[in-house]
Amino acid sequence: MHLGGSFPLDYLIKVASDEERRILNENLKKASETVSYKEAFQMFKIVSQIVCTEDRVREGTYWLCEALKEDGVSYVEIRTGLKDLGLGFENYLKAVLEGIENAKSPGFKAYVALSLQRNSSLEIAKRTVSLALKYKERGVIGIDVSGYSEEGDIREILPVLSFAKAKGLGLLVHMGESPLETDQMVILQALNPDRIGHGVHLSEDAKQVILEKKIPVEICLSSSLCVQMIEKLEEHPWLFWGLQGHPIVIATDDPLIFRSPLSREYSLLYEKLNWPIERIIELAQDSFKYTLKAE
Ligand SMILES: CNc1ncnc2c1ncn2[C@@H]1O[C@H](COP(=O)(O)O)[C@@H](O)[C@H]1O
Repeated sequence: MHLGGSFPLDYLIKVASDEERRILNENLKKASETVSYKEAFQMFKIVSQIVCTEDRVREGTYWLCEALKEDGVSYVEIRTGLKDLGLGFENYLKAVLEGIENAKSPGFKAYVALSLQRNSSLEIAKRTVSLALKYKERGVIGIDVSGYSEEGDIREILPVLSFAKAKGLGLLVHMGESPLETDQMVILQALNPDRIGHGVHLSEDAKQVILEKKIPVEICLSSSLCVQMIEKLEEHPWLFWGLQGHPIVIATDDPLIFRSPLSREYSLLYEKLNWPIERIIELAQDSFKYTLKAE
């Protein structure tokens, strides 16, 4: 899940100004219908305007962890792109980690993956990886590549991502969000990611590599439907492969934006897709095998 798309709505409502609250509600209403893949990325701007200080990042992260516990989540990898909210990238990261530490409780584990985008500069990529390594002991476990995938190309930051992997950071890559991506094979061959996010619009070659190498795929049903990667839930290609035994994990992406906590994502499998309950339980148990942090 991405932090900026996951802060609890009641927390945002509490701290937002009247105008921000109005824009937030307007945006969420739009997202509850469907938005285009490109439009979806506008949603995060209003959240950043509201969560605009390190204190709010710390508090918002804390309340997110509390909401996750209430939803029955016991393990989460929270992704976020570093931001300078006035005190620099490192203090942003510390605020996220402190929010998690403040919510610490038995039976709940939360870790952080730092996000880059295909068009992140080399400079940002290097700073991100360097901070990820510095804070490994405090719970940063990997690097995520996400963002609007039709913009930018991974090749510029590839050496930094390889370095991160060589240093023991996990690598999570959103791929196949759009058929216009041109770097799918480059990513798979050069980086051998630990998990693939979405994987809806993959080239045939990329799909074959993922199947052969058994790279786990994160399925975010509500998100894929809302941003029109798929038109119906049953069209998600990795549901089929999951039933054939390919490693898949059910995930939420952005529960704030798509109004779908993890429990609802699982219930979609049962209620809308008629998966047998035994298979769903097995799926949930198996997903622990594909986490970045072995428990
Ligand atoms: C189809 N879903 C998605 N695809 C790709 N990237 C996504 C995403 N949902 C979220 N993000 C990425 O996460 C950022 C917000 O969290 P942070 O501000 O970093 O904490 C978004 O700006 C986007 O880059």
